[in-house]
Parts: sequence; C-alpha cells; structure tokens
Amino acid sequence: MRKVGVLLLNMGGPDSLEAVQPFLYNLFSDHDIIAIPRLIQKPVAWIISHVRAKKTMTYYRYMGGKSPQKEQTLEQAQKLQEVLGDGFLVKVGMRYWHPFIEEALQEMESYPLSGLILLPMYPQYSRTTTGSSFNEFDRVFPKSQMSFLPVVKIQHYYDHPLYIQAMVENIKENLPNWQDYFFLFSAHSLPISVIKKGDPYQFQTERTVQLIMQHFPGVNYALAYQSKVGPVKWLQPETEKVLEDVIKRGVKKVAVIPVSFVNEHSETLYELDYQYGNMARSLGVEDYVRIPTLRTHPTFVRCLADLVLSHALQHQLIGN
Ligand SMILES: C=CC1=C(C)c2cc3[nH]c(cc4nc(cc5[nH]c(cc1n2)c(C)c5CCC(=O)O)C(CCC(=O)O)=C4C)c(C)c3C=C
Ligand SMILES: [Fe+2]
Ligand SMILES: [Fe+2]
Repeated sequence: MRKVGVLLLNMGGPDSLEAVQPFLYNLFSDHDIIAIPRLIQKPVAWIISHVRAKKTMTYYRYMGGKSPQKEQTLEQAQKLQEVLGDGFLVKVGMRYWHPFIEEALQEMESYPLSGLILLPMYPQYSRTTTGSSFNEFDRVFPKSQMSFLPVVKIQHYYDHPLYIQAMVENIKENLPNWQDYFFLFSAHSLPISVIKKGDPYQFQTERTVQLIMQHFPGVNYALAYQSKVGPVKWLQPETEKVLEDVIKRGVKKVAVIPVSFVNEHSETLYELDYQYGNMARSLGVEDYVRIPTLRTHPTFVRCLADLVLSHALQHQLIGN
C-alpha cells in the first residue's frame, strides 16, 4: 500500500557548540531570512556568523551545549505518526541544521508514496520561516526520485480551532489561578521591512492572541516581540521592555506565553526563562511563570493530525 508522506518543517538548531557557527552561516546565507545582495550573501554570512557565534554560543552553553529543538520535533513526528497510523510516513526536515530537508527526502525515497504533505512547525506564516522552508523544498525536491509525486503545502494554522484549544488548555493546565496573572504573549520579532512587503505574520500572530484571549475574560494582556537581531527596525513593542514596564507599574504576577514557537530552544530557555526571568525577579515580581511550548500536547497533536488528514482528503491523496 502506498503511504502519504508527511514532512514536518522546522528551523533546526545547533546540536553541539561546534555546530553554532556553521548553523549561523546557513541561516545568514538564506536570502529569505536576510536579504543581503545575492552576490555577496555568502561571504557576508561567513563574516556575520563568525562574529555572532560568540554571543550565540553563550545561549547554547547555558542550555547544556545544544538546542533541544531536533529531539522535540522528532518527538512531535513520532506522536503524529502514532495518531495517523500506517497509511502515513512522518519525517522531519530542518532548514538550517540536520536533518536537512534534503536528508529527510532521501530517507523517504525508499517508501512507495502517493504524495507528500509539507507541515510547517510554524502556526503563523512568514516568508522568513515557512516560506523559506518551502523554497528550500522546491530547490531540492526536483532532484529527488520522488519528484513526480503531488505535493501539498500547508501554509498556516494560526486560527485552527484545535491549535487555539491546545494553547488555551496548555495555559490553564500550567496556570490554574490564571485569573490572577497578567498575560504577556511573546512572539519572535520580524524586521518591519518584511511586514511592509506584505508578510502576514504580524496579522496572524495578533489574531492567534485575540482568539486565545476570548477564553480568558477579564485578564489583562499584551503581545510583544522578542529576539531581534542586528541594527534594522523590528516589530514593536519588545518583550523585555513590556515586561519591565508592567512590573514597574505594579503588576506582581506575570505569565509569559510563547506564541510563535511550538517547541523549546534558545529563545524560550535562554531569553524568556533565564534573561527575562532574572530581570523580572530583580524588579520585584512575585511570580514569573513561563508557559511551556505545546510540544506533544495531545490537543496540538490532534490539530496536526487534523491538518494532515483534511489536506490529504481535499487533495485526494487518500480516498474518502
Ligand atoms: C537574521 C534574521 C532573523 C529573522 C528574520 C528571524 C525570524 C524568525 N526566527 C524564528 C524562530 C527562531 N529563530 C531562532 C534562532 C535564530 N534566529 C536568528 C535570526 C533571525 N530569525 C538567529 C541569528 C538565530 C540564532 C540564535 C541567535 O544568534 O540569536 C530559533 C532558535 C533555534 C534553536 O535554538 O533551536 C527559533 C525557534 C521565527 C519564528 C522567525 C520569524 C517569524
Ligand atoms: Fe490548506
Ligand atoms: Fe530567528
């Protein structure tokens, strides 16, 4: 029986301190994430990656020498495989570190497949993340032995009822007294120039937050952006600044909720937990809770399975 291939797309993170500079080189070489003139993109990427590696290594040193992103994405793939069953083959393809998209496709080649579904681990679409992974797929797929297969690209699921439900359940499970907290949603920032060119990321992120907040009447909240890199203008306000402001205004209990991430990595474990957590405590916060990312939350896995099944049916990769 032919299976439906499912490729989970994610960024990838360094799996050792030695991998930090080459990981950064791959990231800064990507014209979709940072638009340096093409002719000089690679030499400039080489320079920036060497300069930035020092700072970035402190994050990963703190995290035990690597990012947990690969293990956690593989766990998500395994859970999704269990829910979808034998008719599907779920693999992981990363953009900037192993297992690369090309490596995932090589693994899939040995199975008889009826089609391929690309499922980004980014609920909100940005051309710098999902768009970049799709572009990389489009470059390597024609060279694979499966290039004749139909391909379905899932663009986003920022407003999918099961994604919203998973976020709501996850907050309530980790914060039984949620009524007492200020909610600070933190999303990865993006350069304003990217938004101005029509990227839907900011709109989709705002909508996700709105939909979640319908389940928390009376709670005060803000959406802010973290992890900007380099000198250009990025989305405002910054998570760190909002956190400082609300604590200085007298808020005693803060729950920080990562919104554009579905697993843990440097931006959650180092920035949110360590850097901002220390700052919040030094400013006298009574309770600083960081809500964990969804990872293999059962409702999130159901959301992923629903996305796969509905697209497989709609595009006739499976019969109804
Ligand atoms: C240079 C520009 C960058 C853009 C634009 C950008 C967008 C963007 N990134 C994520 C998610 C993640 N980024 C992560 C690390 C990371 N990102 C950049 C740069 C840009 N990201 C760098 C240089 C790094 C490396 C760390 C550092 O030096 O700061 C990660 C963590 C990876 C891991 O630890 O496993 C994630 C996740 C999103 C969602 C996004 C746009 C919406
Ligand atoms: Fe779709
Ligand atoms: Fe990033």
